[in-house]
Amino acid sequence: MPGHQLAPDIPTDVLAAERAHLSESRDALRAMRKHAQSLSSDAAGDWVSQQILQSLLDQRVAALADHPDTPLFFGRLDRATEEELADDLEGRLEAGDELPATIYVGRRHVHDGGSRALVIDWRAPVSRAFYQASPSDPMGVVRRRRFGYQGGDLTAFEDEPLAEGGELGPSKILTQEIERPRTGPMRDIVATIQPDQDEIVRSALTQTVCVQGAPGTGKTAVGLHRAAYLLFTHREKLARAGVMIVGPNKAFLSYISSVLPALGEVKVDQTTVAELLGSYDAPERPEVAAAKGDARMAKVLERALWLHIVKPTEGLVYTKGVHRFRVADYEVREMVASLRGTTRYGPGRAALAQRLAHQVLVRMEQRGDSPDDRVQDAVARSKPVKQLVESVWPKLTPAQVLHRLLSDPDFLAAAARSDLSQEEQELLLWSKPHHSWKSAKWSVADAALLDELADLIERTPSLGHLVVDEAQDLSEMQLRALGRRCRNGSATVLGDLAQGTTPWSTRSWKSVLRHLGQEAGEVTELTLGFRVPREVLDYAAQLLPSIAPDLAAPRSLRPGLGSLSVRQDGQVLEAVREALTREGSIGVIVPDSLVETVSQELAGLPHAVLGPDSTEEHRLLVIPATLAKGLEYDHVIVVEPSDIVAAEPRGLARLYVVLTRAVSSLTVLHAKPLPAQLA
Ligand SMILES: Nc1ncnc2c1ncn2[C@@H]1O[C@H](COP(=O)(O)OP(=O)(O)OP(=O)(O)O)[C@@H](O)[C@H]1O
Repeated sequence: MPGHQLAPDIPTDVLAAERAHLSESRDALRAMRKHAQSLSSDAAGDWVSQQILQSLLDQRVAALADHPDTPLFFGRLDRATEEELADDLEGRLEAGDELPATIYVGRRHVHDGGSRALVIDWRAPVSRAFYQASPSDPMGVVRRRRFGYQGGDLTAFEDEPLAEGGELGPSKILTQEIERPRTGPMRDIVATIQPDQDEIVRSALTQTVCVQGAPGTGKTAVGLHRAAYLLFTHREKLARAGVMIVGPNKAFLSYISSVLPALGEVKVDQTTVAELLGSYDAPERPEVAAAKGDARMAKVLERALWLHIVKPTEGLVYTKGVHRFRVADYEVREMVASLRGTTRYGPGRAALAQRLAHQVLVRMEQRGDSPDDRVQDAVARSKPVKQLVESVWPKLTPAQVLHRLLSDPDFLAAAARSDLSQEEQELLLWSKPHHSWKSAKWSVADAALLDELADLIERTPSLGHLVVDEAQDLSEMQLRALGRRCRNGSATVLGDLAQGTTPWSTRSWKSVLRHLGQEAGEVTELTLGFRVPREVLDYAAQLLPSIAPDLAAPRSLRPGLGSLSVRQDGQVLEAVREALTREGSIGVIVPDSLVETVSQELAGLPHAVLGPDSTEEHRLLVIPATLAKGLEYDHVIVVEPSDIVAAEPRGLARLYVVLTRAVSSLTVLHAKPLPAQLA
């Protein structure tokens, strides 16, 4: 079996040659940057074009920066020569392209003055073999070389012969990368993307992909790399249409915020559902939130909006000078009827004004006048037309409609028809209605309803691609809201059914895709965990039969023997002091109600408390259990699991999330009995 060869078993002259290539590539990148800096925006015709061109040039210069600590290339492919192709009787090697036989794969393209490619972007089609080639399908590659770095220095490499059949052993460089202690924000994984992850990253722009994966299988990493891949492959289209990453909260966004810039992509919006739909936080009972999150609300809202249209009983009288022009009531009724249901509410209103004005113009022409189009606009804006439109098709805001719906039982009943039961309607109505829509306090669930109404009034613009993380936590109505934002594009949907902690957490990805409006989306699974040691993952997986019985137990790449410690009556301070003697970040995850207490217990040690909007970095953090989702720490100390479970209806799922944040060690401290599943 051909194994890996890792320097220093390899002759040092080979290492020296690779270092020489690195240094040549760095020089070439410097020259490219110098050239970009020398370009002037003066050529642009006017001031505005000049500013646009200058900003593009600035971006190009920034993208060509050489970060000394970041490897410029991390892989090399030696591709089959003409003779090797001819000798390959089994037809496993593919004929090549115009590129050199040896290519280096890195974060960006680098070429010398003569346009010789020194480094090829990892997203280019030819780089695919770096991630996908195997002895059974070498994809034209004879040998794959992976490079190891310390800081920016190339210190090691590892060869994988691909043209000799057999199997490859585990990659030491991959293992080292995964074991590297975590400090600060999330890193890119561009050097070690695995074949199944690469399939997702490189799926077509038109394809919506939905990834189910156990904790730490790289879903977030894959979503971010897919965004970078799509931006590279469809630069122009997506620069226009836009790409957006939607995550659960700001602390999570801050954690992932450096990945795309490190990959050279700075123009991607990273946001939360709350930021997108409105940061409302009025408290609400879970069952009310769940009722409001149900997709049946879409029909109710649609009816509620259109119920505001009043059957016209009067016609229009428009006076010009001594003349009066009339549009009869039945004509107005016909106009309203023909517009209703064929346009959105807002444009329908504008169209009604125009149709009324048009009819007035017809009357004027019948009288012998010859008014032009400007007269039609003036009539449409005139007082009598405005008054009639307002009385028949009133101007509305989403808040007005929702306020009425949640405070007026008869109106709710009329809008709900048989779509909501009596009990559901009672659940929805405010127990103490707010005086006016202006003073109403909206909840998280209301935000999605307001957004639905806003779209029924005016169309929401669509982006080119949306990456939605922790999607299992979104309600059907929130999914509809996100679906509107990728209506003309596609999405990458990431999540884990076992980590659903909201009152409306989904149990099926097919249903998520349906509510997102991306039914043709493909559901796929990542099964190998890169974060959590096996011992810890097996411990946490005892909760799975209770929270997601249909999911298979997660697998971990890393055995992590001795990584788990469960201590009855153990002290936080002592556990933290122990962790501080080791390398890497420390997360003390506690029931939300104990944040203050635990922070005081640690008063003697420099630490920070993670809040929903936190962006600060600290080696030692106290984290409320409800904010731990998506994050990871080298050493995790979980305090009082049974309180975490008791704090919310889906507390066991919350505990599963909390127990799966550890990269190196997990210490569980409890004074109360552990939940039965863990006991
Ligand atoms: N191919 C890879 N090479 C190296 N590291 C990887 C790879 N894939 C994932 N990782 C690392 O594993 C860790 C977990 O990845 P990530 O946060 O993307 O997982 P996740 O599936 O989103 O987890 P969760 O469900 O808990 O949010 C991260 O540190 C990530 O960098």
